[in-house]
This record gives sequence, structure tokens and C-alpha cells, in this order.
Amino acid sequence: MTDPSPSETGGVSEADIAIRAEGVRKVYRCYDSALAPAIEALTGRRRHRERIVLDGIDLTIRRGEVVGILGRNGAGKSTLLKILAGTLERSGGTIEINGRVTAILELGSGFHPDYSGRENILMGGMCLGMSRREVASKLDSIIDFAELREVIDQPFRTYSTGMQARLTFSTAISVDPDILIIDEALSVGDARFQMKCFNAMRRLIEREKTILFVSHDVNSITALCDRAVILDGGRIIFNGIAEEAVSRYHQLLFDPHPVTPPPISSSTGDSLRKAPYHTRYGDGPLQLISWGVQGPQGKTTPSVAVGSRCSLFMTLHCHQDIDAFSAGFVIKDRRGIILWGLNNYTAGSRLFAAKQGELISIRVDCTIRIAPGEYFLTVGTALPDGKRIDFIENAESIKIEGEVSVITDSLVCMDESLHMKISRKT
Ligand SMILES: Nc1ncnc2c1ncn2[C@@H]1O[C@H](COP(=O)(O)OP(=O)(O)OP(=O)(O)O)[C@@H](O)[C@H]1O
Repeated sequence: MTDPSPSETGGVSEADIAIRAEGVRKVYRCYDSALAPAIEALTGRRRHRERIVLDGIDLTIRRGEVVGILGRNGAGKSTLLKILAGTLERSGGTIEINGRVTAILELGSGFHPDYSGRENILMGGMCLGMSRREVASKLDSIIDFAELREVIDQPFRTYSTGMQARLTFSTAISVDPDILIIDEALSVGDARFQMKCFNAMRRLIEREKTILFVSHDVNSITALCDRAVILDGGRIIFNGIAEEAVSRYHQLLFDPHPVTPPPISSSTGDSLRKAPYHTRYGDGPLQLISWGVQGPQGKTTPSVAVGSRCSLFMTLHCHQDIDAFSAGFVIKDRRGIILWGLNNYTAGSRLFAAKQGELISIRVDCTIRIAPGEYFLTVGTALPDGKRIDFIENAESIKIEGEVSVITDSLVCMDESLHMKISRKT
């Protein structure tokens, strides 16, 4: 499952490299008791087990690249970021970092709980490499960005988790780093602050800064990253286009041992060839045999007009009795952002059941109100515990045709109308 990144195959010049890790390893010594290290030191007899947390990480990141890191809990993501940020020693391998690095690793790390927010900005900023004068000159803008002026002289320990995240992010981003390393820090703040952080990150991206960030939120990965790597068991098991990484990460989460795909007979013919980054997983007692979009006349079509009625459908072949399952459809854009989705739970409908040998058709009738462009349909079925039965991510490409007349950037077309009302002041 390891794919070379475009940059690693494309012969990156030395001047273009922001981060280069080669053969990076992290091994922890695990002892069974608190006394064991002392006994080991005194007797010279080994009393520890080795735990390999990172096992030969090779990763090259070019200047201006935005790279996401995905992986299950315990995969080694935070360990890798800490090593790259220089806050944790590696056990082996080499690292080259070119540029000023700012890392947001653990919430409030480097911040003293008893010091006020203001004192922590000064201390934290200096820890991040700014001079006292530099931090002092940025103090107001940091406080304003964090929106914490009213409590800035209160002790840091009295801040809520979200407030701590705001102060941490605001201080870190003020450094104007060449390389920003972020570990899940954005997930803590409220939605409005998250949006502010994303905008700040976008501004860094526009200025071609390098960003490396860990998130379990796949939408942020596809929205911001050019490339993503998947870490598993301390190794990189995928390194490539962000959308494909997300697809493979879902497969890893929901079905690490994919079935051999059954023969495909999508009604639109070669749909899996048309839709890039498709992945199929599940252990298949219920097998998807066709799926797609039907136009107003009930004919399968690869394209529909904005605002027209259509149906999304899937046909399943049942190989054994299933008491309860859900079926779902998702539409994503080219960056992998989920625009719409529906399943039994979100539709508020009862779970389905099926008997061996049955052919089952499931359909969603809808009016397409998404801006013209190319989108991807994901179809799948799952058991009540969430285990995937047969799931195909990006199974079909759907072309939505029409004209976007007013706001050309908008993705969603609402059933809108514009009104004006004038009333006279008496
Ligand atoms: N000091 C330590 N001693 C021994 N093992 C450790 C130590 N610190 C971390 N580990 C182990 O290293 C592994 C990787 O941890 P890490 O925090 O990097 O994972 P992660 O991918 O960031 O996970 P999560 O998504 O849960 O944050 C875990 O199995 C963890 O238990």
C-alpha cells in the first residue's frame, strides 16, 4: 500500500526541501516496575522491553506543500510531529528542517497554568523563537485574534479548553513561521474559531508556507492538503494525493482486510474507471451490483441538470439473511468534501432487512441543487454496529450541468429568491 509521493519521485531540488526525514525511528523502553530502571543500571541486566513506535519513517516535504497525516489512535502521528518539531528525541534516522518552525502540539504545552494569559503569550512567544520585543509588539494582535482581552490577565488554568486552544493557536501563528506543524489543535475551539484558524492557515498557504498537520477530520485534510500520508503501526503505509489517502484511511478504519471485489456491473458501465480514488471494502454478504444516478425518465445517466429531479440508486444481491442493515449515499466534491449524505438514520427511516437470494433496489429521489461541476457518489451498506457490508467510496462520477449565474464559487444552489422591502420612517 506504500506509494511514493510525487515529490519523492519527481527529483526535488535541495533548495525546495522544507522537511526531510530519513529512516526516523522512535523506540521506547518499557519497564514493568518503577524500580526496574535502577536495577537495570546497577546490575547491567536488561529489565526492559522495547516498544517501536516509529519504524523507519522516510518523508520529504517541499516548501509550500500542505501535508496531512492520518492514522488510527496510537499509530505514531504525534510522536512523529514532536520529533520533527524538535521537542522529542528520536532513536535513529536523520532529520533536516529548513526554515522557522512553529508547532502546536499539545494544548497549552509550554504555557504555565498559574501565569496569566498575557504572561504566557510573552513566555510562549519567546519559547517559539521570538524576541521579547517582537512578542511585545504583537501582543495586542495576539490577544485580539484569541478574543480573550477580557480575561487576558487571569491565570491560564482558569481558561476553558477552547480558550486555551485559542491562546495557543494565536501565539503560535503570530510567529509567522516558514513551517507550521499542528497536531489536532484545531478540533478543540468552537466552530467560529476553527474557521478563523482555517483562514489563518489559508493565508499561510497563499504565502507558500509549509504546513504539516495531523487531524482525524478528513474534511480538513482534503480541504487544505495537497498530499497526505497514512501512518500505521509506526510506518508510512500510504503517501499520495489527499483524496486517495482519505479513501484508504476509511478502508483502514472500517475494513483493514478488504474483500476481493466482486465483478462489477454498474448500470453506467465503467463507472469505477471514471471515478478516481475509488476504494471498496466490507465483507460482503450483501453485494452491491449496480449503482448510479437516474434522470427524470428513470434512465441511468452520468449527468444531470442543476435543479432537475433525479434518483440515486443502488442494487444489492443478498447472499445470506440479514436482519437489519442501513444503506447510504454520499456526494463529495473533487476535494473530497462531503456535500450531502443520506442513510436510514439521517432519513429517520427503519433499518432494512434482506433474505438470501433477494435482489434489493434502494433509491433516493431528490432534486439536485449543487453547482455545476464534477462530483462523486459513494454508496454503501452497513450493519447496525457500523461495520461496513459493502462500501464503495467514490463509486461513480456525476456531472452536474447548468450555469451558475451569480455567485460562481458557490457549491450549493438553494431554492432561493431575492426580496426587498422599503418602509418609510414616520
Ligand atoms: N513515553 C512512552 N512510552 C511508551 N510508549 C509510548 C510513550 N509515548 C507514546 N507511546 C506509545 O507510542 C504510540 C504512538 O503514540 P502517538 O501519541 O504518537 O500516537 P497517535 O498516532 O498520535 O495517536 P492518537 O491518534 O491517539 O493521538 C502509542 O502506542 C503510545 O502508547
